[in-house]
Amino acid sequence: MEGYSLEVTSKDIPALTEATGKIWRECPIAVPYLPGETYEARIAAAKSVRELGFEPMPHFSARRIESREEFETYLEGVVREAGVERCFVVAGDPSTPAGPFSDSSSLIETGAFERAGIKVIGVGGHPEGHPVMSKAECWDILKSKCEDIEARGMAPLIVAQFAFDADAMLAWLKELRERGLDYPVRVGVPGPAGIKTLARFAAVCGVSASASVLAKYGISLGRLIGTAGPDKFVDKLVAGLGPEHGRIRLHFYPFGGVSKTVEWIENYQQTKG
Ligand SMILES: NC(=O)C1=CN([C@@H]2O[C@H](COP(=O)(O)OP(=O)(O)OC[C@H]3O[C@@H](n4cnc5c(N)ncnc54)[C@H](O)[C@@H]3O)[C@@H](O)[C@H]2O)C=CC1
Ligand SMILES: Nc1nc(=O)c2c([nH]1)NC[C@@H]1CN(c3ccc(C(=O)NC(CCC(=O)O)C(=O)O)cc3)CN21
Repeated sequence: MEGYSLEVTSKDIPALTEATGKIWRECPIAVPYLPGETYEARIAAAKSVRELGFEPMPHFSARRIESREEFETYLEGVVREAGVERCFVVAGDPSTPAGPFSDSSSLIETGAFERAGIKVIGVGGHPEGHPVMSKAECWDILKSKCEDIEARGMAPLIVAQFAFDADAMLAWLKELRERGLDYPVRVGVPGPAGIKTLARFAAVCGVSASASVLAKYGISLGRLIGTAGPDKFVDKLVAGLGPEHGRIRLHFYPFGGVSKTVEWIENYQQTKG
């Protein structure tokens, strides 16, 4: 649990405020780039995260950004208002880009991040592959993004998509290290949530949630009501981690349940260390 990070939407800021005392100071908090939000709301969310004593890490969703001006205005806004030094750059789900940026690299290549004083750039990792990229392309693109970030004088960070299958996550980490990608990695962990909510997010995010994967996670398809936490997933991950997996920390996706996630983390720390 040490050094964990969280993902909190702008709508979850009140819940984050309430849970502040239970979260470690300077915890990196990613703020996803949701459709339909104003830039003012996105900047205000990053600012609140900073004011609460955490490290804001706003998402930049390339395919949702309409123009270079919009991109740079937003970047300058979060730097000025929230002292942002870390950003997460991702393609985003729209099948057609809304503007000139079709992928993460096109944002990185503008040079705007290093000019704005950004120190760390997070990029997405795909432990279960990606709908439009082959496995080989996933690895090549990940490597070239990380190398480009380093060449620009910033530090790359790989933030993995969440998964329900700890074995798949461990296998992906091992392959990542075998391919010489020695960057820090954050493993995506679903927060405790209603089973229907988990299934909905899995579908939207392209994460496998077959009956056999869910069974490993501790969800039986015969009992679709109630909530499920990542206990088995984290137990299995921790038990399976070795030097071949390199340096990793956890990144929690609370899916709207910030207080439940923070309580789960506290409880896990107290009972399992
Ligand atoms: N929000 C999150 O925490 C995470 C989100 N993701 C999702 O993974 C996907 C890929 O992201 P990146 O690794 O940043 O890819 P990327 O920006 O490095 O792009 C890699 C290649 O895939 C193509 N591509 C990416 N998304 C596409 C889409 N929606 N439709 C058609 N072509 C697409 C790009 O044009 C490019 O050729 C995105 O849809 C993203 O939303 C992945 C991990 C974490
Ligand atoms: N492919 C992909 N696309 C994404 O957008 C995405 C990922 N992966 N991986 C995980 C993160 C988590 N994301 C999100 C997106 C929305 C909420 C959220 O709370 N949305 C609501 C509630 C909707 C609901 O419960 O269905 C909202 O009010 O906006 C949380 C996390 C986006 N993320």
